[in-house]
Amino acid sequence: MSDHLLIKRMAIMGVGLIGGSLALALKEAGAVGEVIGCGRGKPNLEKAVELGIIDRYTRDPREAVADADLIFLATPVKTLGAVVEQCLPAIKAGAIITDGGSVKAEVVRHIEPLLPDVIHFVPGHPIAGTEQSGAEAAFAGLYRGKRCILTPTAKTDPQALALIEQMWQLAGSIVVKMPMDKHDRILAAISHLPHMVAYSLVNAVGSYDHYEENILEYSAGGFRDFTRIASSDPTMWRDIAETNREALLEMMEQFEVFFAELKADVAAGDGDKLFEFFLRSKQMRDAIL
Ligand SMILES: NC(=O)C1=CN([C@@H]2O[C@H](COP(=O)(O)OP(=O)(O)OC[C@H]3O[C@@H](n4cnc5c(N)ncnc54)[C@H](O)[C@@H]3O)[C@@H](O)[C@H]2O)C=CC1
Ligand SMILES: O=C(O)C(=O)Cc1ccc(O)cc1
Repeated sequence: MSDHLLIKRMAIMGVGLIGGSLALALKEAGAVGEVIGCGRGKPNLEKAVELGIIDRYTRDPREAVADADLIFLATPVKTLGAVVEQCLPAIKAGAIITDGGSVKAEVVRHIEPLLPDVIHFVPGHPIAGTEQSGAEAAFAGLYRGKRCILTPTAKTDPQALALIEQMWQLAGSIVVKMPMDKHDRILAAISHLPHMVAYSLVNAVGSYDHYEENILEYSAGGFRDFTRIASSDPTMWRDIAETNREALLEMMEQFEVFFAELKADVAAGDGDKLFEFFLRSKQMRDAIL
């Protein structure tokens, strides 16, 4: 195997959209030697081999990490710590563990204390994804041009951090570093709240039973665009809502304030206020495009 590879042997724990896409991107960049996949479902792992995402697989976490230089954790947030606990005895000294979990503080608090000084952990989160899951949803270009947030702590090894930064850059990402609490609040606002709103909207409209038919069948562009993310994996989102509880509640309350204001303006038939509300929102949204 070449000495020029950034990562000689990599273990992907959870070969779905996020883990699979990283493996494909690093393979495409010629940055990784062997990729070993680890998961629970045999059909998904076999599909991942067939699609060239991983070179081989095992369902034994210890076998997966044995002799791995880099371990990428890509299972639902609440399982990340348990996965490390399972494979820890087989991780070699000098190995780097990193993750792609959507919530950082709780994950870091679970994993960091488990590790001896010779095993490094770099917490991370690619801000890229879709509503699809599983190995079949993975694609090499997922991270291209997208931000990836790393949340190093006082314990993070600078060399390990530099390697993970380079890894994400080779996958096409723009790497940003910030404290984990800031990450969790920003993500609660720009990702977790929108998913909660989309899930609520589909429930609200889908449960409307005034007519004896499913009115969702009538939905067109706006409803479908807005609610695409409500097709996301329920296990993944349950874990996010549970582990980023405080920041998410703060944003849900913020949302309720604005929704209540809008409701009051609709109730009052106050056209000027409604116009102001929509205009302010349009200007803010247009500015991010
Ligand atoms: N889907 C998205 O758009 C994004 C997801 N993330 C985060 O990335 C992580 C992975 O998400 P996806 O790839 O979308 O999920 P996914 O469902 O596509 O893949 C996760 C894989 O992990 C496996 N798995 C679950 N529990 C396991 C366990 N205990 N041991 C071993 N394997 C296990 C599942 O069988 C599945 O194959 C999550 O932590 C999620 O919060 C981060 C950014 C975007
Ligand atoms: O599908 C979409 O548009 C997403 O919002 C994907 C996504 C989901 C979870 C994350 O932590 C980051 C990105």
